Amino acid sequence: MTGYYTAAQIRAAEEATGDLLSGGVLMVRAANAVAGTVLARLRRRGAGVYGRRVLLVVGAGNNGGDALFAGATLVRRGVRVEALLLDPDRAHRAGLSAFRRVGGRVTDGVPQTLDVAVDAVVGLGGRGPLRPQAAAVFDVIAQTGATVVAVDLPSGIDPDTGVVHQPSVRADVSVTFGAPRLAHLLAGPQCGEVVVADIGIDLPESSVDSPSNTEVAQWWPLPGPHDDKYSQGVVGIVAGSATYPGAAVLSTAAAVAATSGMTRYIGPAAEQVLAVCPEVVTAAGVGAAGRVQAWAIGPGIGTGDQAHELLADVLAADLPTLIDADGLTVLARDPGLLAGRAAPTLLTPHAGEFARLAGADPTPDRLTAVRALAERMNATVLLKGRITLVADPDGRVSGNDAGSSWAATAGAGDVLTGIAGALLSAGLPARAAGVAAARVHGLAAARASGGAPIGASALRAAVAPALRELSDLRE
Ligand SMILES: NC(=O)C1=CN([C@@H]2O[C@H](COP(=O)(O)OP(=O)(O)OC[C@H]3O[C@@H](n4cnc5c(N)ncnc54)[C@H](OP(=O)(O)O)[C@@H]3O)[C@@H](O)[C@H]2O)[C@@H](O)CC1
Ligand SMILES: Nc1ncnc2c1ncn2[C@@H]1O[C@H](COP(=O)(O)OP(=O)(O)O)[C@@H](O)[C@H]1O
Ligand SMILES: [K+]
Repeated sequence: MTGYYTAAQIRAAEEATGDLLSGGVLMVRAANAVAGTVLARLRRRGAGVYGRRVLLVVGAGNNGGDALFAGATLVRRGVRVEALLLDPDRAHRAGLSAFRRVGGRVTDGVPQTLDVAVDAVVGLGGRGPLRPQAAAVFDVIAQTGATVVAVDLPSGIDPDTGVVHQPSVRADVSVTFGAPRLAHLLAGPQCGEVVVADIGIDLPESSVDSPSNTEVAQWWPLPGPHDDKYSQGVVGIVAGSATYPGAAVLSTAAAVAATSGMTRYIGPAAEQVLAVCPEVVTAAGVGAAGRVQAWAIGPGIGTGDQAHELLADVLAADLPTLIDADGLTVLARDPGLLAGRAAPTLLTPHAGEFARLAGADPTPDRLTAVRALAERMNATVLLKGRITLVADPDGRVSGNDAGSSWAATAGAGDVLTGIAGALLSAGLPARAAGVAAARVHGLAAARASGGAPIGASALRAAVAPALRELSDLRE
Protein backbone atom coordinates (compact mmCIF):
# COMPACT_ATOMS: atom_id res chain seq x y z
CA MET A 1 0.00 0.00 0.00
CA THR A 2 1.41 3.39 -0.93
CA GLY A 3 0.38 6.17 1.48
CA TYR A 4 -0.01 9.78 0.33
CA TYR A 5 0.63 12.73 2.66
CA THR A 6 -0.20 16.39 3.18
CA ALA A 7 2.55 19.02 3.15
CA ALA A 8 1.97 19.53 6.88
CA GLN A 9 2.50 15.83 7.62
CA ILE A 10 5.74 15.82 5.63
CA ARG A 11 7.00 18.97 7.32
CA ALA A 12 6.15 17.54 10.76
CA ALA A 13 8.07 14.36 9.99
CA GLU A 14 11.02 16.37 8.76
CA GLU A 15 10.97 18.54 11.91
CA ALA A 16 10.86 15.45 14.08
CA THR A 17 14.28 14.41 12.77
CA GLY A 18 15.76 17.56 14.32
CA ASP A 19 17.56 18.27 11.05
CA LEU A 20 18.19 21.86 10.06
CA LEU A 21 16.48 21.70 6.69
CA SER A 22 18.50 24.42 4.97
CA GLY A 23 21.57 22.58 3.86
CA GLY A 24 21.14 19.90 6.48
CA VAL A 25 21.47 16.20 5.94
CA LEU A 26 17.90 15.84 4.63
CA MET A 27 18.58 18.32 1.87
CA VAL A 28 21.82 16.56 0.98
CA ARG A 29 19.93 13.28 0.67
CA ALA A 30 17.18 14.95 -1.36
CA ALA A 31 19.76 16.55 -3.66
CA ASN A 32 21.52 13.22 -4.18
CA ALA A 33 18.21 11.69 -5.24
CA VAL A 34 17.58 14.53 -7.70
CA ALA A 35 21.08 14.16 -9.17
CA GLY A 36 20.60 10.40 -9.48
CA THR A 37 17.33 10.82 -11.35
CA VAL A 38 18.78 13.43 -13.70
CA LEU A 39 21.73 11.13 -14.48
CA ALA A 40 19.36 8.21 -15.14
CA ARG A 41 17.27 10.34 -17.49
CA LEU A 42 20.37 11.62 -19.32
CA ARG A 43 21.46 8.03 -19.89
CA ARG A 44 18.00 7.13 -21.10
CA ARG A 45 18.22 9.88 -23.71
CA GLY A 46 21.52 8.60 -25.09
CA ALA A 47 24.97 7.38 -24.18
CA GLY A 48 27.04 9.06 -21.48
CA VAL A 49 26.47 12.08 -19.27
CA TYR A 50 29.68 14.02 -19.90
CA GLY A 51 29.02 17.37 -21.57
CA ARG A 52 25.22 16.92 -21.62
CA ARG A 53 23.20 20.03 -20.87
CA VAL A 54 21.01 20.53 -17.84
CA LEU A 55 19.14 23.69 -16.82
CA LEU A 56 18.03 24.24 -13.22
CA VAL A 57 15.05 26.59 -12.90
CA VAL A 58 15.46 27.76 -9.33
CA GLY A 59 12.86 29.49 -7.14
CA ALA A 60 13.09 31.24 -3.79
CA GLY A 61 12.97 28.34 -1.34
CA ASN A 62 14.41 25.01 -0.31
CA ASN A 63 13.01 23.38 -3.44
CA GLY A 64 15.54 25.46 -5.34
CA GLY A 65 18.17 24.50 -2.75
CA ASP A 66 17.69 20.82 -3.56
CA ALA A 67 18.32 21.56 -7.23
CA LEU A 68 21.42 23.69 -6.61
CA PHE A 69 23.09 21.00 -4.47
CA ALA A 70 22.08 18.41 -7.08
CA GLY A 71 23.56 20.69 -9.74
CA ALA A 72 26.88 20.73 -7.89
CA THR A 73 26.96 16.93 -7.93
CA LEU A 74 26.12 16.86 -11.63
CA VAL A 75 28.88 19.37 -12.47
CA ARG A 76 31.35 17.09 -10.69
CA ARG A 77 30.16 14.26 -12.94
CA GLY A 78 31.00 16.31 -16.03
CA VAL A 79 27.48 17.46 -16.85
CA ARG A 80 27.18 20.99 -18.24
CA VAL A 81 24.78 22.57 -15.74
CA GLU A 82 23.37 26.09 -15.74
CA ALA A 83 21.08 27.65 -13.15
CA LEU A 84 18.38 30.15 -14.00
CA LEU A 85 17.58 32.00 -10.78
CA LEU A 86 14.03 33.38 -10.79
CA ASP A 87 14.66 35.48 -7.69
CA PRO A 88 18.48 35.82 -7.45
CA ASP A 89 18.46 37.60 -4.09
CA ARG A 90 16.49 34.83 -2.44
CA ALA A 91 18.11 31.80 -4.08
CA HIS A 92 19.23 29.21 -1.52
CA ARG A 93 22.58 30.58 -0.30
CA ALA A 94 24.43 27.43 0.68
CA GLY A 95 23.14 25.63 -2.41
CA LEU A 96 24.21 28.45 -4.71
CA SER A 97 27.71 28.66 -3.26
CA ALA A 98 28.11 24.88 -3.49
CA PHE A 99 27.01 25.05 -7.13
CA ARG A 100 29.31 27.97 -7.96
CA ARG A 101 32.26 26.45 -6.10
CA VAL A 102 32.44 23.51 -8.51
CA GLY A 103 32.09 25.74 -11.57
CA GLY A 104 28.31 25.75 -12.07
CA ARG A 105 27.16 28.72 -14.15
CA VAL A 106 24.28 31.11 -13.60
CA THR A 107 22.35 32.08 -16.74
CA ASP A 108 19.54 34.42 -17.78
CA GLY A 109 18.09 32.36 -20.59
CA VAL A 110 17.19 28.88 -21.77
CA PRO A 111 19.91 27.22 -23.89
CA GLN A 112 18.75 26.27 -27.38
CA THR A 113 19.78 22.67 -26.93
CA LEU A 114 18.93 21.09 -23.66
CA ASP A 115 18.72 17.51 -22.39
CA VAL A 116 17.08 17.93 -19.01
CA ALA A 117 15.27 20.84 -17.33
CA VAL A 118 14.93 20.67 -13.56
CA ASP A 119 11.80 22.30 -12.17
CA ALA A 120 12.84 23.64 -8.77
CA VAL A 121 10.57 26.68 -8.78
CA VAL A 122 8.46 25.58 -5.79
CA GLY A 123 7.67 22.39 -3.92
CA LEU A 124 5.77 22.00 -0.67
CA GLY A 125 5.61 25.79 -0.27
CA GLY A 126 3.84 26.27 -3.62
CA ARG A 127 0.56 28.14 -3.82
CA GLY A 128 -1.37 29.04 -6.95
CA PRO A 129 -0.23 28.91 -10.57
CA LEU A 130 3.25 29.20 -11.96
CA ARG A 131 4.06 32.90 -11.99
CA PRO A 132 4.49 34.59 -15.41
CA GLN A 133 8.29 34.72 -15.41
CA ALA A 134 8.59 31.00 -14.66
CA ALA A 135 5.78 30.17 -17.08
CA ALA A 136 7.63 31.96 -19.89
CA VAL A 137 10.78 29.96 -19.09
CA PHE A 138 8.92 26.65 -19.26
CA ASP A 139 7.28 27.66 -22.57
CA VAL A 140 10.76 27.97 -24.08
CA ILE A 141 11.89 24.72 -22.42
CA ALA A 142 8.95 22.90 -24.03
CA GLN A 143 10.32 23.88 -27.45
CA THR A 144 13.67 22.24 -26.73
CA GLY A 145 12.13 18.80 -26.17
CA ALA A 146 14.10 18.46 -22.91
CA THR A 147 13.07 15.90 -20.31
CA VAL A 148 11.47 17.74 -17.38
CA VAL A 149 12.47 16.53 -13.91
CA ALA A 150 10.38 18.08 -11.13
CA VAL A 151 11.94 18.42 -7.70
CA ASP A 152 9.32 17.16 -5.23
CA LEU A 153 6.35 17.96 -7.47
CA PRO A 154 5.65 20.00 -10.58
CA SER A 155 5.34 23.70 -9.78
CA GLY A 156 1.84 25.13 -10.10
CA ILE A 157 0.21 22.01 -8.60
CA ASP A 158 -1.24 22.31 -5.12
CA PRO A 159 0.57 19.76 -2.92
CA ASP A 160 -2.53 18.88 -0.86
CA THR A 161 -5.44 19.08 -3.31
CA GLY A 162 -3.62 18.20 -6.50
CA VAL A 163 -5.36 21.12 -8.21
CA VAL A 164 -3.49 21.73 -11.45
CA HIS A 165 -3.37 25.51 -11.74
CA GLN A 166 -2.86 27.16 -15.11
CA PRO A 167 -0.12 27.59 -16.02
CA SER A 168 1.83 24.84 -14.33
CA VAL A 169 4.71 22.50 -15.10
CA ARG A 170 4.08 19.09 -16.64
CA ALA A 171 6.88 16.74 -15.62
CA ASP A 172 8.22 13.54 -17.14
CA VAL A 173 9.41 12.48 -13.70
CA SER A 174 8.97 13.85 -10.18
CA VAL A 175 11.53 13.06 -7.48
CA THR A 176 10.02 13.27 -4.04
CA PHE A 177 11.35 12.66 -0.55
CA GLY A 178 10.31 10.31 2.23
CA ALA A 179 6.86 9.55 0.86
CA PRO A 180 4.61 10.74 -1.93
CA ARG A 181 2.46 13.84 -1.42
CA LEU A 182 -1.29 13.84 -2.07
CA ALA A 183 -0.65 15.66 -5.35
CA HIS A 184 1.26 12.65 -6.69
CA LEU A 185 -1.98 10.68 -6.58
CA LEU A 186 -4.51 13.42 -7.26
CA ALA A 187 -2.55 14.96 -10.15
CA GLY A 188 -0.71 11.79 -11.19
CA PRO A 189 -0.72 12.38 -14.95
CA GLN A 190 0.89 15.83 -14.47
CA CYS A 191 3.69 14.39 -12.29
CA GLY A 192 4.92 11.70 -14.70
CA GLU A 193 6.85 8.86 -13.13
CA VAL A 194 7.10 9.38 -9.37
CA VAL A 195 10.41 8.45 -7.76
CA VAL A 196 10.30 8.33 -3.95
CA ALA A 197 13.72 8.74 -2.34
CA ASP A 198 14.32 7.49 1.18
CA ILE A 199 15.73 10.42 3.16
CA GLY A 200 15.26 8.93 6.61
CA ILE A 201 12.01 10.45 7.82
CA ASP A 202 9.29 8.50 9.64
CA LEU A 203 5.64 8.97 8.76
CA PRO A 204 2.48 7.69 10.43
CA GLU A 205 -0.02 5.58 8.50
CA SER A 206 -1.78 7.72 5.92
CA SER A 207 -5.55 8.09 5.55
CA VAL A 208 -5.11 8.19 1.76
CA ASP A 209 -3.61 5.21 -0.01
CA SER A 210 -3.40 3.20 -3.17
CA PRO A 211 -2.84 -0.55 -3.27
CA SER A 212 -0.12 -2.15 -5.38
CA ASN A 213 -1.11 -4.56 -8.15
CA THR A 214 0.20 -7.38 -5.97
CA GLU A 215 -2.11 -6.34 -3.14
CA VAL A 216 -5.10 -6.18 -5.47
CA ALA A 217 -4.14 -9.64 -6.75
CA GLN A 218 -4.05 -10.95 -3.17
CA TRP A 219 -7.50 -9.54 -2.42
CA TRP A 220 -9.09 -10.91 -5.58
CA PRO A 221 -11.38 -13.87 -4.93
CA LEU A 222 -10.17 -16.88 -6.93
CA PRO A 223 -11.72 -20.32 -6.44
CA GLY A 224 -9.97 -22.67 -4.01
CA PRO A 225 -10.36 -26.43 -3.49
CA HIS A 226 -13.31 -26.01 -1.13
CA ASP A 227 -15.16 -23.34 -3.07
CA ASP A 228 -18.41 -23.68 -4.92
CA LYS A 229 -20.51 -21.22 -6.88
CA TYR A 230 -22.15 -19.87 -3.71
CA SER A 231 -19.04 -19.52 -1.57
CA GLN A 232 -17.50 -17.03 -4.02
CA GLY A 233 -20.42 -14.67 -3.92
CA VAL A 234 -23.74 -14.30 -5.68
CA VAL A 235 -24.31 -10.84 -7.09
CA GLY A 236 -27.71 -9.60 -8.17
CA ILE A 237 -27.58 -7.03 -10.96
CA VAL A 238 -30.53 -4.72 -11.47
CA ALA A 239 -29.91 -2.84 -14.69
CA GLY A 240 -31.20 -1.98 -18.14
CA SER A 241 -34.57 -1.10 -19.62
CA ALA A 242 -36.28 -1.37 -22.97
CA THR A 243 -34.45 1.83 -23.93
CA TYR A 244 -31.08 0.77 -22.49
CA PRO A 245 -30.65 -3.01 -22.72
CA GLY A 246 -26.91 -2.51 -23.33
CA ALA A 247 -26.33 -1.31 -19.76
CA ALA A 248 -27.72 -4.63 -18.51
CA VAL A 249 -25.51 -6.66 -20.84
CA LEU A 250 -22.32 -4.75 -20.02
CA SER A 251 -22.74 -4.76 -16.23
CA THR A 252 -23.86 -8.39 -16.04
CA ALA A 253 -21.17 -9.67 -18.38
CA ALA A 254 -18.53 -7.75 -16.41
CA ALA A 255 -19.72 -9.39 -13.18
CA VAL A 256 -19.49 -12.81 -14.85
CA ALA A 257 -15.94 -12.06 -15.97
CA ALA A 258 -14.78 -10.68 -12.61
CA THR A 259 -15.22 -13.71 -10.35
CA SER A 260 -16.28 -17.34 -10.52
CA GLY A 261 -19.28 -16.67 -8.28
CA MET A 262 -22.81 -16.57 -9.56
CA THR A 263 -24.50 -13.67 -11.30
CA ARG A 264 -28.23 -13.06 -11.22
CA TYR A 265 -30.01 -10.54 -13.39
CA ILE A 266 -33.24 -8.71 -12.68
CA GLY A 267 -34.72 -6.43 -15.33
CA PRO A 268 -36.41 -6.30 -18.73
CA ALA A 269 -33.29 -7.18 -20.77
CA ALA A 270 -33.02 -10.83 -19.71
CA GLU A 271 -33.11 -12.05 -23.30
CA GLN A 272 -30.23 -9.83 -24.39
CA VAL A 273 -28.25 -10.71 -21.26
CA LEU A 274 -28.70 -14.45 -21.80
CA ALA A 275 -27.68 -14.14 -25.44
CA VAL A 276 -24.26 -12.92 -24.28
CA CYS A 277 -23.99 -14.78 -20.96
CA PRO A 278 -26.09 -17.97 -20.78
CA GLU A 279 -24.65 -18.69 -17.31
CA VAL A 280 -26.59 -15.78 -15.80
CA VAL A 281 -29.65 -16.70 -13.76
CA THR A 282 -32.53 -14.34 -14.33
CA ALA A 283 -35.50 -13.60 -12.11
CA ALA A 284 -38.72 -11.63 -12.44
CA GLY A 285 -38.05 -9.32 -9.51
CA VAL A 286 -35.84 -8.51 -6.57
CA GLY A 287 -37.98 -10.56 -4.18
CA ALA A 288 -37.97 -13.58 -6.50
CA ALA A 289 -34.22 -13.63 -7.05
CA GLY A 290 -33.29 -16.28 -4.49
CA ARG A 291 -29.97 -16.22 -2.69
CA VAL A 292 -27.99 -13.03 -3.28
CA GLN A 293 -24.98 -11.77 -1.30
CA ALA A 294 -24.73 -8.28 -2.79
CA TRP A 295 -26.76 -6.10 -5.11
CA ALA A 296 -25.59 -3.77 -7.85
CA ILE A 297 -28.31 -1.51 -9.14
CA GLY A 298 -28.68 1.42 -11.45
CA PRO A 299 -27.24 1.37 -14.97
CA GLY A 300 -30.01 2.15 -17.45
CA ILE A 301 -32.93 1.49 -15.08
CA GLY A 302 -34.54 4.89 -15.68
CA THR A 303 -35.41 7.43 -13.04
CA GLY A 304 -39.19 7.08 -12.68
CA ASP A 305 -41.44 5.45 -10.07
CA GLN A 306 -40.52 1.93 -11.15
CA ALA A 307 -36.82 2.63 -10.66
CA HIS A 308 -37.58 4.12 -7.25
CA GLU A 309 -39.48 1.00 -6.28
CA LEU A 310 -36.64 -1.26 -7.44
CA LEU A 311 -34.09 0.73 -5.47
CA ALA A 312 -36.28 0.70 -2.36
CA ASP A 313 -36.71 -3.10 -2.64
CA VAL A 314 -32.96 -3.67 -3.06
CA LEU A 315 -31.99 -1.38 -0.18
CA ALA A 316 -34.57 -2.93 2.12
CA ALA A 317 -32.78 -6.28 1.80
CA ASP A 318 -29.92 -4.66 3.74
CA LEU A 319 -27.20 -6.55 1.88
CA PRO A 320 -24.01 -4.92 0.57
CA THR A 321 -25.24 -2.74 -2.29
CA LEU A 322 -23.64 -0.78 -5.09
CA ILE A 323 -25.69 2.08 -6.54
CA ASP A 324 -24.73 3.57 -9.90
CA ALA A 325 -26.03 5.78 -12.70
CA ASP A 326 -29.86 6.13 -12.72
CA GLY A 327 -29.94 4.58 -9.26
CA LEU A 328 -27.94 7.57 -8.03
CA THR A 329 -30.31 10.05 -9.67
CA VAL A 330 -33.20 8.36 -7.87
CA LEU A 331 -31.24 8.38 -4.61
CA ALA A 332 -30.41 12.08 -4.98
CA ARG A 333 -34.15 12.82 -5.01
CA ASP A 334 -34.80 10.58 -2.01
CA PRO A 335 -31.64 10.19 0.14
CA GLY A 336 -33.85 8.83 2.94
CA LEU A 337 -33.74 5.50 1.10
CA LEU A 338 -30.40 4.83 2.83
CA ALA A 339 -31.78 5.44 6.32
CA GLY A 340 -31.31 2.63 8.81
CA ARG A 341 -29.05 0.53 6.61
CA ALA A 342 -26.46 -1.55 8.41
CA ALA A 343 -24.91 -3.27 5.37
CA PRO A 344 -22.19 -1.50 3.35
CA THR A 345 -23.32 0.83 0.58
CA LEU A 346 -21.08 1.80 -2.33
CA LEU A 347 -22.14 4.78 -4.46
CA THR A 348 -20.29 5.11 -7.80
CA PRO A 349 -21.02 8.55 -9.28
CA HIS A 350 -19.31 10.26 -12.19
CA ALA A 351 -18.89 14.02 -11.73
CA GLY A 352 -22.43 14.82 -12.93
CA GLU A 353 -24.09 12.28 -10.66
CA PHE A 354 -21.87 13.46 -7.84
CA ALA A 355 -23.16 17.02 -8.31
CA ARG A 356 -26.74 15.72 -8.15
CA LEU A 357 -26.03 13.97 -4.84
CA ALA A 358 -23.85 16.63 -3.25
CA GLY A 359 -25.47 19.75 -4.67
CA ALA A 360 -22.10 20.91 -6.02
CA ASP A 361 -19.46 19.83 -8.49
CA PRO A 362 -16.65 17.68 -7.02
CA THR A 363 -13.96 19.84 -8.65
CA PRO A 364 -11.52 21.40 -8.07
CA ASP A 365 -10.77 19.74 -4.69
CA ARG A 366 -12.04 16.22 -5.42
CA LEU A 367 -10.53 14.68 -2.29
CA THR A 368 -12.32 17.02 0.10
CA ALA A 369 -15.54 16.73 -1.92
CA VAL A 370 -15.62 12.93 -1.96
CA ARG A 371 -14.85 12.72 1.76
CA ALA A 372 -17.63 15.18 2.59
CA LEU A 373 -20.21 13.29 0.54
CA ALA A 374 -19.23 9.92 2.05
CA GLU A 375 -19.62 11.37 5.52
CA ARG A 376 -22.93 13.02 4.72
CA MET A 377 -24.45 9.95 3.03
CA ASN A 378 -22.88 7.58 5.56
CA ALA A 379 -21.84 5.46 2.57
CA THR A 380 -18.67 4.64 0.68
CA VAL A 381 -18.42 6.95 -2.35
CA LEU A 382 -16.40 6.11 -5.47
CA LEU A 383 -15.84 9.21 -7.58
CA LYS A 384 -15.03 8.18 -11.15
CA GLY A 385 -12.49 9.63 -13.52
CA ARG A 386 -8.90 9.11 -14.60
CA ILE A 387 -8.13 9.28 -10.87
CA THR A 388 -10.79 7.26 -9.06
CA LEU A 389 -11.21 8.14 -5.38
CA VAL A 390 -13.06 5.83 -3.00
CA ALA A 391 -13.93 7.40 0.36
CA ASP A 392 -15.33 5.77 3.47
CA PRO A 393 -17.53 7.80 5.83
CA ASP A 394 -14.66 7.89 8.37
CA GLY A 395 -12.49 9.85 5.91
CA ARG A 396 -10.19 7.07 4.75
CA VAL A 397 -9.66 7.18 1.00
CA SER A 398 -8.19 4.77 -1.53
CA GLY A 399 -7.27 6.02 -4.98
CA ASN A 400 -6.45 4.60 -8.38
CA ASP A 401 -4.83 6.25 -11.36
CA ALA A 402 -6.18 4.35 -14.38
CA GLY A 403 -2.80 4.87 -16.04
CA SER A 404 -4.46 5.83 -19.34
CA SER A 405 -7.72 7.46 -20.36
CA TRP A 406 -8.98 4.83 -22.80
CA ALA A 407 -11.84 4.01 -20.41
CA ALA A 408 -13.42 7.42 -21.03
CA THR A 409 -16.06 5.85 -23.26
CA ALA A 410 -19.82 5.26 -23.03
CA GLY A 411 -20.74 2.17 -21.04
CA ALA A 412 -17.40 1.88 -19.26
CA GLY A 413 -19.15 2.75 -15.99
CA ASP A 414 -21.53 -0.21 -16.45
CA VAL A 415 -18.49 -2.48 -16.66
CA LEU A 416 -17.13 -1.03 -13.42
CA THR A 417 -20.48 -1.67 -11.73
CA GLY A 418 -20.38 -5.36 -12.65
CA ILE A 419 -16.81 -5.84 -11.45
CA ALA A 420 -17.29 -3.99 -8.15
CA GLY A 421 -20.65 -5.67 -7.52
CA ALA A 422 -19.08 -9.10 -7.93
CA LEU A 423 -16.32 -8.17 -5.47
CA LEU A 424 -18.87 -6.92 -2.92
CA SER A 425 -20.72 -10.22 -3.14
CA ALA A 426 -17.45 -12.05 -2.50
CA GLY A 427 -17.19 -10.20 0.80
CA LEU A 428 -14.67 -7.45 0.05
CA PRO A 429 -15.24 -4.27 2.09
CA ALA A 430 -16.77 -1.50 -0.03
CA ARG A 431 -13.63 0.64 -0.29
CA ALA A 432 -11.43 -2.32 -1.25
CA ALA A 433 -14.03 -3.57 -3.74
CA GLY A 434 -14.22 -0.12 -5.32
CA VAL A 435 -10.51 0.52 -5.67
CA ALA A 436 -9.72 -3.05 -6.78
CA ALA A 437 -12.45 -2.87 -9.42
CA ALA A 438 -11.10 0.48 -10.62
CA ARG A 439 -7.59 -1.00 -10.88
CA VAL A 440 -8.68 -3.96 -12.99
CA HIS A 441 -10.94 -1.70 -15.07
CA GLY A 442 -7.95 0.54 -15.84
CA LEU A 443 -5.67 -2.39 -16.66
CA ALA A 444 -8.36 -3.88 -18.90
CA ALA A 445 -8.83 -0.58 -20.73
CA ALA A 446 -5.10 -0.28 -21.43
CA ARG A 447 -4.92 -3.89 -22.59
CA ALA A 448 -7.97 -3.61 -24.82
CA SER A 449 -6.76 -0.37 -26.36
CA GLY A 450 -3.10 -0.92 -27.17
CA GLY A 451 -3.14 2.68 -28.40
CA ALA A 452 -6.45 2.77 -30.29
CA PRO A 453 -9.88 3.93 -29.10
CA ILE A 454 -12.10 1.22 -27.64
CA GLY A 455 -15.74 0.71 -26.76
CA ALA A 456 -17.02 -0.67 -23.46
CA SER A 457 -17.51 -4.17 -24.96
CA ALA A 458 -13.80 -4.41 -25.72
CA LEU A 459 -13.04 -3.17 -22.22
CA ARG A 460 -15.30 -5.83 -20.75
CA ALA A 461 -13.67 -8.52 -22.88
CA ALA A 462 -10.26 -7.48 -21.55
CA VAL A 463 -11.22 -8.02 -17.91
CA ALA A 464 -10.18 -11.70 -18.07
CA PRO A 465 -6.73 -11.03 -19.61
CA ALA A 466 -6.17 -8.24 -17.07
CA LEU A 467 -7.04 -10.61 -14.23
CA ARG A 468 -4.75 -13.27 -15.67
CA GLU A 469 -1.90 -10.77 -15.58
CA LEU A 470 -2.77 -9.84 -11.99
CA SER A 471 -3.11 -13.39 -10.74
CA ASP A 472 0.48 -14.04 -11.87
CA LEU A 473 1.46 -11.64 -9.05
CA ARG A 474 -0.16 -13.71 -6.29
CA GLU A 475 2.26 -15.19 -3.82
N1 LIG B 1 10.19 18.78 4.20
C1 LIG B 1 11.07 17.86 3.85
O1 LIG B 1 11.02 16.74 4.32
C2 LIG B 1 12.12 18.17 2.87
C3 LIG B 1 11.99 19.28 2.03
N2 LIG B 1 12.89 19.55 1.08
C4 LIG B 1 12.60 20.51 0.05
O2 LIG B 1 12.08 21.72 0.57
C5 LIG B 1 10.94 22.09 -0.19
C6 LIG B 1 10.07 23.04 0.55
O3 LIG B 1 10.81 24.20 0.69
P1 LIG B 1 10.20 25.59 1.20
O4 LIG B 1 9.43 25.34 2.43
O5 LIG B 1 11.31 26.53 1.30
O6 LIG B 1 9.16 25.97 0.07
P2 LIG B 1 9.29 26.03 -1.52
O7 LIG B 1 8.38 25.02 -2.08
O8 LIG B 1 10.69 25.99 -1.98
O9 LIG B 1 8.64 27.48 -1.84
C7 LIG B 1 9.37 28.61 -1.43
C8 LIG B 1 8.76 29.90 -1.88
O10 LIG B 1 8.27 29.89 -3.19
C9 LIG B 1 7.37 30.98 -3.37
N3 LIG B 1 6.19 30.53 -4.14
C10 LIG B 1 5.05 30.00 -3.66
N4 LIG B 1 4.21 29.70 -4.64
C11 LIG B 1 4.82 30.06 -5.78
C12 LIG B 1 4.44 29.98 -7.14
N5 LIG B 1 3.26 29.47 -7.50
N6 LIG B 1 5.32 30.40 -8.07
C13 LIG B 1 6.52 30.91 -7.71
N7 LIG B 1 6.93 31.00 -6.43
C14 LIG B 1 6.09 30.59 -5.48
C15 LIG B 1 7.01 31.44 -2.01
O11 LIG B 1 7.66 32.65 -1.75
P3 LIG B 1 7.04 34.08 -2.15
O12 LIG B 1 7.69 34.43 -3.47
O13 LIG B 1 5.57 33.92 -2.26
O14 LIG B 1 7.49 34.98 -1.07
C16 LIG B 1 7.57 30.33 -1.12
O15 LIG B 1 7.92 30.79 0.15
C17 LIG B 1 10.31 20.76 -0.53
O16 LIG B 1 9.38 20.84 -1.57
C18 LIG B 1 11.55 19.96 -0.90
O17 LIG B 1 11.92 20.22 -2.24
C19 LIG B 1 14.12 18.74 0.98
O18 LIG B 1 15.20 19.61 0.83
C20 LIG B 1 14.43 17.91 2.20
C21 LIG B 1 13.30 17.27 2.80
N1 LIG C 1 -10.35 10.25 -18.43
C1 LIG C 1 -10.50 9.02 -17.93
N2 LIG C 1 -9.44 8.19 -17.79
C2 LIG C 1 -9.59 6.95 -17.31
N3 LIG C 1 -10.77 6.44 -16.93
C3 LIG C 1 -11.86 7.21 -17.03
C4 LIG C 1 -11.79 8.53 -17.54
N4 LIG C 1 -13.03 9.05 -17.54
C5 LIG C 1 -13.84 8.09 -17.06
N5 LIG C 1 -13.14 6.98 -16.75
C6 LIG C 1 -13.67 5.73 -16.18
O1 LIG C 1 -14.60 5.18 -17.11
C7 LIG C 1 -15.81 4.86 -16.47
C8 LIG C 1 -16.90 5.80 -16.98
O2 LIG C 1 -18.05 5.68 -16.21
P1 LIG C 1 -19.38 6.53 -16.50
O3 LIG C 1 -19.03 7.98 -16.60
O4 LIG C 1 -20.36 6.12 -15.49
O5 LIG C 1 -19.79 6.05 -17.95
P2 LIG C 1 -21.12 5.35 -18.49
O6 LIG C 1 -22.25 5.91 -17.68
O7 LIG C 1 -21.19 5.73 -19.94
O8 LIG C 1 -20.93 3.89 -18.31
C9 LIG C 1 -15.52 4.96 -14.99
O9 LIG C 1 -15.02 3.74 -14.51
C10 LIG C 1 -14.45 6.03 -14.93
O10 LIG C 1 -13.63 5.96 -13.79
K1 LIG D 1 9.11 21.74 -8.20
